[in-house]
Amino acid sequence: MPDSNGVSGANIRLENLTKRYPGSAAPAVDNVSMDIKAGELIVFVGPSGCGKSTTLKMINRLIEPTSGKILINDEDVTNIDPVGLRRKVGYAIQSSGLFPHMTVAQNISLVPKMIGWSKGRVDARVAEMLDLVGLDPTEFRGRYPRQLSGGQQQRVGVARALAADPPVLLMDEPFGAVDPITRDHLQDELIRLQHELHKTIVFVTHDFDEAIKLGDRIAVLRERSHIAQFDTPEAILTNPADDFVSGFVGAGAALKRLNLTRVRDVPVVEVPTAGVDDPLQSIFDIMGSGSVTELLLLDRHNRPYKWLRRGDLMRAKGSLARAGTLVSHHVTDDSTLRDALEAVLTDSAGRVAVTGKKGEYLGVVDMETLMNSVQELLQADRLDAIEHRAELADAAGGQVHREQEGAS
Ligand SMILES: Nc1ncnc2c1ncn2[C@@H]1O[C@H](COP(=O)(O)OP(=O)(O)OP(=O)(O)O)[C@@H](O)[C@H]1O
Repeated sequence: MPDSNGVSGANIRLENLTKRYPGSAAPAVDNVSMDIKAGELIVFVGPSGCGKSTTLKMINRLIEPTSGKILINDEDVTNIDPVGLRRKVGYAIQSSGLFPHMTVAQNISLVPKMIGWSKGRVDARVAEMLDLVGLDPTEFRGRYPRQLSGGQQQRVGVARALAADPPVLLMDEPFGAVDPITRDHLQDELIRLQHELHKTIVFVTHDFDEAIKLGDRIAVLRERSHIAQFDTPEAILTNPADDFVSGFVGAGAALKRLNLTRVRDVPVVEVPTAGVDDPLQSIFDIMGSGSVTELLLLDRHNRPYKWLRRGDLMRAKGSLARAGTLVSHHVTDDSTLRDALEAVLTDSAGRVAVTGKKGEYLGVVDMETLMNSVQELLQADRLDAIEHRAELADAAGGQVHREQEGAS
């Protein structure tokens, strides 16, 4: 359960963690130290073979460290028995890792059973977890993994990892094997889940876009898991520590920045609206008033239905049934600005309707809103980066001062 601050995760501390595989000249992970706060979603991102998975798997001791320590809530994980560790740390991997000869329910109940939950409690938990990841329990609990799509298997993999309510969740490229659209959905789902659950999540990917979308903080790793930069996505995008990180960020930092902001965080534009049942005359009256050349017709549930232009009304001949252009796409207030930009660019009139949770109309985003927002965001990031650098310089100055005092 989340505490009063809404946090249910645990702190994780890696201390001088090293892994040397037998027969390898160089360590795969070399002296890595890192502090992860309870409730944070941390992404390890870096090139193939840099040691991301090895570092991750040492946290739940699937791989034993050669030296160094891992502390979860200040407890050394080497002192926790394997069953206790499964209770504390959930684990989800690429291609879901489900056991093919077990049903969905059996897969999800593995750890709860292992730690001795009663049958009733396990059954209820399976249903709760399936609900949580958006699968209907009656339909899915008896299926075998081969009877599920890739995306559904991944959802069950996440449900299984969360079943015993562990404070820590490790995810090793969990969405690596699904198509880009499903991947996008699963990422959105994970963001939603994390808003609800506040676990401490360590997520491995080699996809930088995935890292910025998901991470509260990102650890950009280079060879042997050396940390090139460990900071917020905003700071990494606007202030990469060195050429290695810049190379990883790649081109288009401003576009990537759009992935970090949601439509609900920017001002939407109001456009004139009318309801489908409004008398035609009142719609004529709105259109007749000065500068209004277009209005948005809403259906009976207040959802965007059609765009109506002045010319459409002229041709309407007493009925709106055939007039106007159906609203073919819209974004929600949860969509990223990048999704909104995509929608605005593909819309012939350069604007898109924004809807809320139930599809209700909230406003419109157009090119001007997007451009203004991006300018403001980048400006704010730059100021943050300058402030951050000043703080670091102050801290370093203080350290030198203390050392000098110590020496004297
Ligand atoms: N069991 C093993 N025995 C020997 N070497 C290994 C073993 N597992 C991994 N390695 C080596 O350790 C290094 C780090 O591997 P690791 O799988 O942690 O990297 P990664 O960053 O997760 O890579 P990827 O993104 O390709 O999955 C690699 O050079 C790899 O070849």
